[in-house]
Amino acid sequence: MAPSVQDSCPSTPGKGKIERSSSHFGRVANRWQSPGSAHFFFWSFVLVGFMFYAVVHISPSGLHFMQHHSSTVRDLTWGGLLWEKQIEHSAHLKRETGLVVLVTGAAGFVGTHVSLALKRRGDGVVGIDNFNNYYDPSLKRSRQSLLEKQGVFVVEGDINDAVLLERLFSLIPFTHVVHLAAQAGVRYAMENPGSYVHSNIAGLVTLFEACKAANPQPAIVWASSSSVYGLNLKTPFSETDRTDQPASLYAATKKAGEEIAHTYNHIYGLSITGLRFFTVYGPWGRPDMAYFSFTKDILRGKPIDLYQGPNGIYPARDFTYIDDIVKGCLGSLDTAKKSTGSGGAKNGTAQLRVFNLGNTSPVPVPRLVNILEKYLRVKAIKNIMRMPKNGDVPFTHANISHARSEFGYNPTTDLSMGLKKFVKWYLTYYDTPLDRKFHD
Ligand SMILES: O=C(O)[C@H]1O[C@H](OP(=O)(O)OP(=O)(O)OC[C@H]2O[C@@H](n3ccc(=O)[nH]c3=O)[C@H](O)[C@@H]2O)[C@H](O)[C@@H](O)[C@@H]1O
Repeated sequence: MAPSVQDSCPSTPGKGKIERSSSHFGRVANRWQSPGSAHFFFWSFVLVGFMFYAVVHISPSGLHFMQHHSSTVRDLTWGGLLWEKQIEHSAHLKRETGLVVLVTGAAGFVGTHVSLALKRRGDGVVGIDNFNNYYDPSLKRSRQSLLEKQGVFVVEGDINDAVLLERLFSLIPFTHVVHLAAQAGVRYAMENPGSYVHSNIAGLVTLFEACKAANPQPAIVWASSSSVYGLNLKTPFSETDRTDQPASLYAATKKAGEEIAHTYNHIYGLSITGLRFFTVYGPWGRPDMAYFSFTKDILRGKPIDLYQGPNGIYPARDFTYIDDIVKGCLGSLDTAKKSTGSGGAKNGTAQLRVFNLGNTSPVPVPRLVNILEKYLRVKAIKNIMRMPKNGDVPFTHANISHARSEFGYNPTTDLSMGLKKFVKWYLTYYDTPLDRKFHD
């Protein structure tokens, strides 16, 4: 009878492992003695070697693997020729006075739209995105395909990867960075607080460090949030209003980002513009946001939660259509002054700005639902409930006069028009036929 595993194992586990593994190697060595096996092993090694070479030199994901597994190999092969060529091609300018822009979070909602708009007008654009699974990554991959069709290459990587950022800045002299990579969402901060610190604080600092060290230093435009106004009751919200009462960790990390921006501007001369976005919506949007998840649930006949604040008052948001936000981003980029630092020190005062980018007309959430019902031709099943204490604020309302006077920001899409475009996109993207043909 064959000895049981128990029987054959010595009492010292470690020793047993060594013995077992050495007898395994003994068996392998014996096989080498047969000429047929020798051939097999030789060609296996050749094949594996070739595959290894191909992964490192051709595939960006292979490069990413290498980047995290061997700094020596990375120095020699990181990026490979094809990777670099794709980045250089993507950064290529099609107009004389164009910008060369690194867009972080390029496969995100706002990142995709901004990247496309820049590319369309002839700027050089390189994206970076970590394609995390906060929401359906296949939507991010679809956005990536859209970008690639328009000549925008998206580097797969994280803004916390200082070595990758340094490599990108040494490869391309970016004139501007649009920093949109972030952990978004107000309520998710209670579920996964660490992800907000990782992306919105640590990631921001890593990016600023890379920008500070870059030569030339780029000017930075980045996404702050209307949520920094927190419990502020003064309306409409102006950039000069207090922002020291964040209602969520998300808001607190965005507010911290604004303070960190001040520091990097002050010490290193980075030109930095923070944009306080007000509940951005539209085609290719974020599935975690209410207008998007409501659409999905209404179409499936599932109930939607409608939050109600004290005294039965529904929350209201200054919903802002994506095209208006893109115009605000481009306006900020075009009016951004150069950073003044070099070699880790500033040479003169640099620009530091904050702008509200809103729509200036808050809409109560039930009204948003009515508009969706009209376009979807389905009645929502509403589950009206007390607003959970998870970071929501009762209303937002932007005063946009600062952005208007600085770069002519002028939102033109109202919620009804914007949702119409969103629904049209949604039905096409998810291939959802409506009973009746889609029209107003
Ligand atoms: O502009 C901003 O600062 C923020 O806008 C949105 O945050 P939020 O306004 O909370 O957007 P949604 O999550 O889409 O919620 C919109 C409204 O619907 C309400 N809501 C949400 C979810 C739900 O199930 N029911 C419901 O009534 C919320 O209370 C809120 O008033 C984004 O998710 C944030 O990333 C962004 O920074």
